[in-house]
Amino acid sequence: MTTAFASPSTYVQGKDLLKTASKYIKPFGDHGILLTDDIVWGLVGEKFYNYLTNDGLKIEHVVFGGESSPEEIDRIKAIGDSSDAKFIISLGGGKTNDTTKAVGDQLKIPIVITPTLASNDSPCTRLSVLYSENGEFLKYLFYDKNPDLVLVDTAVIAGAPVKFLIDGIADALSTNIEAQTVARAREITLLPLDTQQTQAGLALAEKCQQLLFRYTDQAVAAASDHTVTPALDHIIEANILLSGVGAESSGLAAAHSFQNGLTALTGDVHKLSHGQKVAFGSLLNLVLVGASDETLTKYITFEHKLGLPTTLKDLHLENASDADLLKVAQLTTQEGETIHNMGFKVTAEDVFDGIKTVDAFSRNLFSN
Ligand SMILES: NC(=O)c1ccc[n+]([C@@H]2O[C@H](COP(=O)([O-])OP(=O)(O)OC[C@H]3O[C@@H](n4cnc5c(N)ncnc54)[C@H](O)[C@@H]3O)[C@@H](O)[C@H]2O)c1
Ligand SMILES: [Zn+2]
Repeated sequence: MTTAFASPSTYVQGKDLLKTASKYIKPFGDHGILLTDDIVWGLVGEKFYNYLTNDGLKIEHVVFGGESSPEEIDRIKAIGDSSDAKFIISLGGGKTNDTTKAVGDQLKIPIVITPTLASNDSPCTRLSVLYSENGEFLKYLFYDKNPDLVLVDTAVIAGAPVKFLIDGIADALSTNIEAQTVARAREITLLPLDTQQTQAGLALAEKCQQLLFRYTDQAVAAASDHTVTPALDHIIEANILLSGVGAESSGLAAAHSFQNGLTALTGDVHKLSHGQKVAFGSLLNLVLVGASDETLTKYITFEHKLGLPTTLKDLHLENASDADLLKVAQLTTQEGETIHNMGFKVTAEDVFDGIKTVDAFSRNLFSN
């Protein structure tokens, strides 16, 4: 058995961290790119740019176009090439992070991720999700290392609408469910190394879940009020560090395959975030591994309280036909999907039955 663990080289988290961030960046060189979209520029980007340049760094601000597409990556790479950038900083959400990782990988320069949302686990992983310029999923790009530096300013994250934090909690909740599934199956992880879990990777997934069950209510209260508390610190760490490194080094299973399977359908389901779709996928994963009523109730109750989807109606699929749900199940189980990491054969019919069961169980739970 060969096992592997990977993580960003350095992870720093703190309130108002962006006001003291230059000491972490300066070892990479004296000039680089800052990638932000216009919204983030208005919120914190311009202030961050002014701080860095006043502190002696030469920063080129590049406006992110909004999609992590091959064209956008090529455009920004050309800018980095012509200015001989020594590092690239992402300031924004998952799409800005993913684009920055791709550009940094191609230019072979250090990558600094400063997430402004805790909406998913993109900051710490060594992969990007690529889309066409029109937003259709294209592929995953895997790299040979994780970002060099991740700087998380908790005050900035607390300033964002709370729905983004809840998306990240849903994504983080899937981490341990899938990690335990992969552990039982002794299957490979998400690292592009064809390796199995270390105990370290699994421990981070378990810690991630422990923090979510202990501190989510307080953290959501703090983020709703745009304040920073120790509970919010813990949940931000769970969403960004523990979920990212935990998922990557412990592997994925049915929850994330289900979110990919939903692309078989058109309609309002696509208005839902990654975390919202994964939330239902986590419940499906639990049903497929034969979780007890008590366990399923615990997760459904947790998600329901946060307003996350636990029924087909919540996924805007109350009118989906059985044929449509079977299409989702077929795509969920297509070759190459992580649902085949479960240690037993999972067919489209199994997934179809599992989806129906989650829906009925959840409806029964809340009709009582
Ligand atoms: N690489 C990975 O490991 C990985 C993991 C999970 C998801 N993803 C990818 O992440 C992307 C989704 O990321 P996302 O949910 O962060 O969305 P996003 O990057 O599209 O950002 C959402 C919006 O929020 C705005 N925004 C950013 N910070 C803000 C703030 N502080 N306050 C208010 N608004 C703010 C942005 O301007 C943007 O308009 C998807 O493309 C998904 O595939 C990647
Ligand atoms: Zn995810």
